[in-house]
Amino acid sequence: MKITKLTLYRVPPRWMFLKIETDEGITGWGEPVIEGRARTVEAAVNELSGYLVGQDPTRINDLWQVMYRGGFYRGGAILMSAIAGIDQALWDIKGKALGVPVYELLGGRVRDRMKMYSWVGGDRPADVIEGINTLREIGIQTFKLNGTEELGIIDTASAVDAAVDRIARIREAFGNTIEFGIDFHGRVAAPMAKVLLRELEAHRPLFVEEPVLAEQAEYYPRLAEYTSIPLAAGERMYSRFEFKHVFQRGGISIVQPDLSHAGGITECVKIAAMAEAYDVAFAPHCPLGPVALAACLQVDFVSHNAVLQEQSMGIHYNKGAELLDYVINREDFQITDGYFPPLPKPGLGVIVDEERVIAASQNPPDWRNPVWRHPDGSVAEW
Ligand SMILES: O=C(O)[C@H](O)[C@@H](O)[C@@H](O)[C@H](O)CO
Ligand SMILES: [Mg+2]
Repeated sequence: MKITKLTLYRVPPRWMFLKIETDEGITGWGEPVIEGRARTVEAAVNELSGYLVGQDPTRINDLWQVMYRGGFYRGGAILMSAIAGIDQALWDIKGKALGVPVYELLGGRVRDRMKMYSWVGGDRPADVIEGINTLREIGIQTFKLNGTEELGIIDTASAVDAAVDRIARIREAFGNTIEFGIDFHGRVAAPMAKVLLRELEAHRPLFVEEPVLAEQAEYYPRLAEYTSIPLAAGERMYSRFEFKHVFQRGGISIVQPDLSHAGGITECVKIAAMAEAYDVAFAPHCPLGPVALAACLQVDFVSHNAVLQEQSMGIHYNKGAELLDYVINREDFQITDGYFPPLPKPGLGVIVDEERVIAASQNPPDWRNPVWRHPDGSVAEW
């Protein structure tokens, strides 16, 4: 079998799908994208296609090494997202060619269902109580919300109180009948992370995510000494070569690589295995579309330390399209009591509605995250 063509589709809300065609009529789908830099990843995929057309798509490991090591400069958000989406599509092709889901190619399932969680509260986390109540009605019991709005490197007691009161209200309303992670989203600098973690301790969140920016990863072990709250990170780390420092230094209890940013299935299966050796949980980041989610689930079902799967249903970014709008086999993604079933179909297990993708790609948005500013006019982390 030979790869014949790569086609990219940027679509609402902020996703990009890649279709890889072969000379035997089998096609694979991937989701290479960096939210807010889709066009840059598009260019990177097009640059990498020169290594792929004419090649055997089933030699996934060799193609991955060529895409990664074939360039003198490597790694980072853009290149690893381009490789990720291509890698997903290659696994999709291989599974379809052999008639099995990718998790079968990876040694078979270690679990019967995969726990998921939903976002509540949006960018400026308001009405979280209402959001939780709505989602509990469909059996979801685990949630995530942003911990703060803009926060200064040193901020006020009232800003801290606003963040903590919101969490206190959740515990007041639901006790321990639900669980929730708090995403600091990189908005919190090291000095304030200590303050917030101390104040949040009593409310026992399931985890605090990105307690500081990934570029401040040396703080993870120091913050972990300071709190019993499990710390999570990984959406802005892009390969084993970044995660290895996190494992060696310690401090992170849950790693959250993104299957569309960290080199795809081939790389994230290895990151999950590294994490297991350090007794670190695996919870793939996935605020994206259905192909990215399907790739996550393929890795979740073969990873002993997979604990939670993020998905974008109802997320505050999904304006113009929802998680399953471009999917034909929506029934396979049915959530029951807060769990996903294993995807039964060959390959990634998602049947893409190509017509709808092509139509939606005619006038795609150029999504950008907002640029926030502090009261003094300086740029604030979003
Ligand atoms: O945990 C999450 O989902 C992420 O922090 C998410 O909010 C961001 O990755 C966002 O997609 C960036 O545009
Ligand atoms: Mg996050």
